[in-house]
Amino acid sequence: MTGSLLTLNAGSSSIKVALFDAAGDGDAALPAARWSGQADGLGAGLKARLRVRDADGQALHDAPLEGAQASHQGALAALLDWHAKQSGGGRIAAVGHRIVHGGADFVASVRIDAGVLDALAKLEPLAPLHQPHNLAGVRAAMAAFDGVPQVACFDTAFHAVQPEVNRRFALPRALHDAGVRRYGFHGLSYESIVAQFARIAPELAQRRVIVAHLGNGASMCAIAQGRSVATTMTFSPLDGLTMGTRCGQLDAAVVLYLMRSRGMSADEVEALLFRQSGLLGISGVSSDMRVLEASAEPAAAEAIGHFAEQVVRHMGSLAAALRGVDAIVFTGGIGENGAALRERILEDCEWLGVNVDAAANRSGAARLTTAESPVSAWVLRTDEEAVIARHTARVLRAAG
Ligand SMILES: Nc1ncnc2c1ncn2[C@@H]1O[C@H](COP(=O)(O)OP(=O)(O)O)[C@@H](O)[C@H]1O
Ligand SMILES: CC(=O)OP(=O)(O)O
Ligand SMILES: [Mg+2]
Repeated sequence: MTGSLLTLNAGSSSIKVALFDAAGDGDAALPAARWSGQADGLGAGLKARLRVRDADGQALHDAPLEGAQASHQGALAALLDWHAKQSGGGRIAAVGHRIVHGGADFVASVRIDAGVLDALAKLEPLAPLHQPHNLAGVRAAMAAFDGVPQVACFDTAFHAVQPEVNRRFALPRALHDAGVRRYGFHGLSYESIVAQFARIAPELAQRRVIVAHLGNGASMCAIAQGRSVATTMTFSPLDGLTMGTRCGQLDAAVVLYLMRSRGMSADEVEALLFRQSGLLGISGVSSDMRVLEASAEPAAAEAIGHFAEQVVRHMGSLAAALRGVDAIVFTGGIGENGAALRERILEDCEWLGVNVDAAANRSGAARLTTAESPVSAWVLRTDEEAVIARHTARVLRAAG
C-alpha cells in the first residue's frame, strides 16, 4: 500500500483528523500519527479553535474558528483545507472514519459503499449528536478524495462480544431480535486503552479492568482479559453517566410524562434529553467541565457533584458485573485532564479497595494509587485515531 491514511473522528463537541503513514503492520503497537488536528468547543456558545500538532506535539497551526467555521461541517472544511495546503500533494491511500453507531449489522470495520452508507444513515435517530456528523464526514471525504477507499470503524463493535445477559433489555424478545438492545459506545477509545494498558501493565491488563471514558460524551466499561463485559451506554449514547448535555440514565416513564402531560413532541424530547440536560441542564451555566470548575455558581458545583456521583455508582455496578475489579483507568477529556475530579472520584471509591496517591494524581504520573493499594488506578490518553488507522489498514489488507 502506498500513500497515507487519513482518519476522521467527529465527536459531539469536536472533530479530530490525523494523518498516518500507511506502512507498518498495525498489529503490535498502535501507529503514531504524523500530524493530528483537532477542532474543539464546537457548539453554541463555546469558543471553538482549530489546532494541528506534529508527531512531537509541536504546534503547526492554532487559530480560532469563527462564525460558520465553528460548526462540525465548517471545522471539517477548515481542516481539509489546511491538509490540502500542507500535504504537497501526498497521496491518501484510504480514509478511516469513526462511526458511532453500527447497529446490529455492523460488528467489525467495513469498507463503505452506497449500501453501507444508506444502512448507517438509518441509525441517525439512535445517535443524533454523532451519526449525522460522522456521515457528513464520510460524504465530505468522498468528495475531497475521489475514488479513495473509505472505511467505517464502529464505536459499538468492541462491545459485540459481551455476554448476552448484558446485551439485553428486559423487553419482549421480539424487540431484542429487531435490534432494540444494549450496544455500548466509545469502543475505539476502549480498544486504544486496552492496547496501551497491555504495554505498561501487561499482567493487570489481562485481569478485571474498569475504564472510565469521561469526555463531553462519557461512559464506563467493564473489561476482562481485554474484552468488553458490560458498559454504561446502551441503545444510544444517551444512557448511563451524566454528560455535557445528555441526561444519562433516566426512568423511561419520564419520557411518557413529558409527551402526555407536557404535550412535548418527540423532537422536543430528543432536544431536551440529548442537548439541554446533563451538566448544562443541572448547572444552567455550561456543558463544559472546565467552565463549571471555574464557576462560583452553586448550581455549577451541584452539576459536578452529580457527574462524580454517577461515576462512583456505576463503578460499583461495573465492579459487580466483573465480580470484582483489579484496576481502574481514566481517559477522555475530563478523565485525562481533570485531576481534582479524579481525586474526588477515587476517594469515593476507597470502599472498593482504592487508595489514591494525591501527589501522583496531580503530578501527571500514569499510576494514581499508592503501591499498597489493592486496586490500582491509572490515567491514559485515549487515541481513537490510532485505532481507526489500525482498523483501516486491516480492512485494506484484507481486501488485497
Ligand atoms: N483541564 C481540564 N479539567 C477538567 N475538564 C477538562 C479539562 N480539559 C478538558 N476538559 C473537559 O473535557 C470535556 C471534553 O472532552 P472530549 O473527550 O475532548 O470531548 P468529546 O466527547 O467531544 O470528544 C469538556 O467537558 C472539557 O471541559
Ligand atoms: C459516543 C459518544 O458519546 O461520543 P463522544 O464522547 O465523542 O460524544
Ligand atoms: Mg469523545
